[in-house]
Amino acid sequence: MQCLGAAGRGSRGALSRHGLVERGRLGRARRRGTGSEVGCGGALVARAAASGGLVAPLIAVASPARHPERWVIGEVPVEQCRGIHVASRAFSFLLVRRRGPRPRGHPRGLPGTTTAPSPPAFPPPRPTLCRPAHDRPSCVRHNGRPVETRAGGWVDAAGSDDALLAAQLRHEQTVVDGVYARLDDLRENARAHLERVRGDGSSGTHQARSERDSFATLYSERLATYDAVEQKLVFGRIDLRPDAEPAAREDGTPPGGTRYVGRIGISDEFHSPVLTDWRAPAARPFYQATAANPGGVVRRRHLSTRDRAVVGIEDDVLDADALDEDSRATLAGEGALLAALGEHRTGRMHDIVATIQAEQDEIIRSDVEGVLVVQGGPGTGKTAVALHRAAYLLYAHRERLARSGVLLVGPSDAFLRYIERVLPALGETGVVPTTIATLLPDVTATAVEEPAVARVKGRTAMAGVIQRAVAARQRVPAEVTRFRLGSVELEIRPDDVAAARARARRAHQPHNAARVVFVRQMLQVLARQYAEAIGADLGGSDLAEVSEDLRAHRDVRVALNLAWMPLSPEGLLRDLWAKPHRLAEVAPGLAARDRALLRRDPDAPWTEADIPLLDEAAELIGERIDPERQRAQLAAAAQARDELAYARATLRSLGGSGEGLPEVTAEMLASRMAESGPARTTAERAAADRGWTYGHIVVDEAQELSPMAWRSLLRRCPSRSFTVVGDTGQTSSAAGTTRWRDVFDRLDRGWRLAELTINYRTPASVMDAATEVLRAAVAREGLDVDVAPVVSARDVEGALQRSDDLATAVADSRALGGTTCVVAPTAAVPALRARLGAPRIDLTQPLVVLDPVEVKGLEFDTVVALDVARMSRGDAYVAMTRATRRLTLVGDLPEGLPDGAGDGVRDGVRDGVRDDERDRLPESAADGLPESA
Ligand SMILES: Nc1ncnc2c1ncn2[C@@H]1O[C@H](COP(=O)(O)OP(=O)(O)OP(=O)(O)O)[C@@H](O)[C@H]1O
Repeated sequence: MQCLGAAGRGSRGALSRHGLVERGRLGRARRRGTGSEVGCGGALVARAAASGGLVAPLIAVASPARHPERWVIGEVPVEQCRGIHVASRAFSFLLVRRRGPRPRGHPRGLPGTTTAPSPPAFPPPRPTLCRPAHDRPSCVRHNGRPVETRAGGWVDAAGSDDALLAAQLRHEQTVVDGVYARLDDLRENARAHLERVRGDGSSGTHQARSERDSFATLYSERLATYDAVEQKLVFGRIDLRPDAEPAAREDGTPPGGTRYVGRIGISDEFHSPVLTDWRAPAARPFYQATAANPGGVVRRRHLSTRDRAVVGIEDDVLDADALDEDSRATLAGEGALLAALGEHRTGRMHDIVATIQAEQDEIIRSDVEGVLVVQGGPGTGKTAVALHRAAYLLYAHRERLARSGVLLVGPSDAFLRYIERVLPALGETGVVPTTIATLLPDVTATAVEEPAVARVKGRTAMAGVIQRAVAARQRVPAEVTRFRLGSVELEIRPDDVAAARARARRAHQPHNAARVVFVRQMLQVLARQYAEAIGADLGGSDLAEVSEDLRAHRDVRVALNLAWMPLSPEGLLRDLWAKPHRLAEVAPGLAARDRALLRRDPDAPWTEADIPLLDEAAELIGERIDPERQRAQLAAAAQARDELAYARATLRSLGGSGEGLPEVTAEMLASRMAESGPARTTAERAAADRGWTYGHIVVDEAQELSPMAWRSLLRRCPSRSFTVVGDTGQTSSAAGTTRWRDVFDRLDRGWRLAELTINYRTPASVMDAATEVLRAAVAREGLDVDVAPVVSARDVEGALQRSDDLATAVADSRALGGTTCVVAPTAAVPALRARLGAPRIDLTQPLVVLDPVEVKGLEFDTVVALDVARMSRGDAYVAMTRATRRLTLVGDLPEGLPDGAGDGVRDGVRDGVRDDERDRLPESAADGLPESA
């Protein structure tokens, strides 16, 4: 038997003649030609598989007495290299290639000293591999190698290799069972609290009822979180070296211990951590450790679970010292990643918490301050990273963000539905999702804007237009208005109006609030005029009485309203769009052609492009002032102060908050108590409040936002804490951007750029073709856009197809199972929906028909793209990069498509499904084929 490679702690050592392995001696062993070769994780597995080798576990145990500082592999001769113990509290994997007959028996080994139960001894390897996992529902994977199981137990069919694996899995199952048991306890606890709070009834003082409501909400949220993390609660494990850096031991795990990583942090009843939250600093090595920089991690283990059962494990063994550069580059737990990428899509995005890659993790944990722009090609995980970053920031900056909230801006409602389960599954419900179209609580944008109009409405210059439009409603009359108060004739003089207007403007308040100042000033002027007219020196209450009489006078009301009319954003904008002379007055810089584009009937529905303009107007106009409401607001502020003091006292008397969940602060509790009616969460309150300012804003598909939309978002986050993800290659909105610097260079506090480079969605052959099509379009349009190549993580045979017949292409795509999307130019979509029997945008259905705007940010197993040549540059690129398995181009092909792309991969899609594919057709392949097929 020849050693192909030892990894993990053991790989720091080398096999000696007696199988003794010591740290730092592997190089010598290699030079001596023992045949040792180092690799690790999936890379080793792949190499071993290629060379007919086997993966065999290497038991790692401590040798505290004799060699505290050295790693020792047991006393088994190299020729019988099968059971080796290493001075580590972890165990690892060794790749072996058999030369002679396999020795029998088990090695000797010292007992493990991990806090978890000891791993089992090393059995002889079994060469038989079972069929691919996807063919067998009960098949599980171990180090990328599928292993047979049957429901409820492990099959130890042909050799004890599986027995060892089964024992490993049982060991992990024990740990996972323990974590779930603790979760059940916590859930029960929260439920009991909730029942008790609810059982207290609705009697008592207002404060007592508020308090009960607040705690009921808190416990309900807690229960919701426990339920949301039920699936894949535990997904990782890291084994640390005894001399691991302090950073790797922040949770109090003893040096060299084993740490399990999962969706939330959970401690046992003695407050010892049993599960580390993936966002905690202590979990960082799970994502960041590489062969080049293991950060104290001996081994990273990915646990696959189905419901509460552990169904697979996969290890990356990290030992930088013993690896050459090539081996380092291939480390990443690719087995778990590739398994995740190969799964059928369901129409709902899943979290990637178990397989976050190092470059993604860097971004997720990047500093909360400032504007972080993440540029990445299609499928590079921008959405996934943005969502995980939101969850991370809510965890790491709980106190600040739980109060102020996080806003998540996506491109469409369909997209928001697609991602809606990701954050709850990460234990976070405090994010407010929105599109630009739904940004304002009281306005709904239902119409679609023409690109040319959207471009005009999106320009920053429109801010000036709105500003002038508001200012134009603060008018000085050309002539004096005369009226009588009783027997006294009074005058509303232009000079007085101008002075009052100047004074009101100096107050720097929104139009409606400043109107209060204007009116008060004018009433004072008129009351003094009256006093002078009657020759009396009116003081205090007399003056107030005259003011009230003036306020009620019809002529005064008309004149002052004409001078300073109360406004609404909708009224202002409708007026502007419907009355060309008004627009011309306030938009002298706009070309007549552009002004003509803006013309609308007063009752025309709002479009997405109107929303930032309405928001801009709302900012300048402010709320309508209602004196009753003003009084109520002052009273509410006083009550809030009382409630904060009471909440502090309540929390002190209750002690700490729940397990694995964020601390509840007095401010959070008080803000809930302050609400009348059912207690609302921060997210609910923020969503209902146009003027809410958020602690952080995440923007996805950010390249589509117009400058005016950016102004709306920047206003909502004065602290300028943004995560902006997008791809300037995918820009399809006429008002969007193709260069981030055009958007962000004008920010006074600057911005920083991060890039994602690996496409985890699109097969390489499809991605390459899409890149060529984009390049051709960029060249054709003479754009200053650098189209960087996007590297796909994988390829799928036959991924790019062409067809002359839509119905056949759809049928063949559906036959591959999973989800299929037909993407077509917008005008063709309604007819196609009817023809293909897919009337609704329901992403969980096996077939949907979408236009390029609707498909933005989404992905499907198979995509049929119709008439890509008729789509815009960005639309074509988006449409071509949505499929995880197959893209079929039908109709007019785009310029730049490489010669032969989609040709000859198989005998032509027109002929139907390949025979070997036919064998694997899912039952759903027989469902509702298009009528025309
Ligand atoms: N580390 C990862 N582990 C597993 N899956 C991943 C990982 N990173 C990304 N993915 C998967 O890759 C796919 C593409 O990710 P995502 O939608 O976030 O990309 P994107 O950059 O936003 O794409 P686009 O800009 O084209 O909309 C998703 O299915 C996502 O779950």
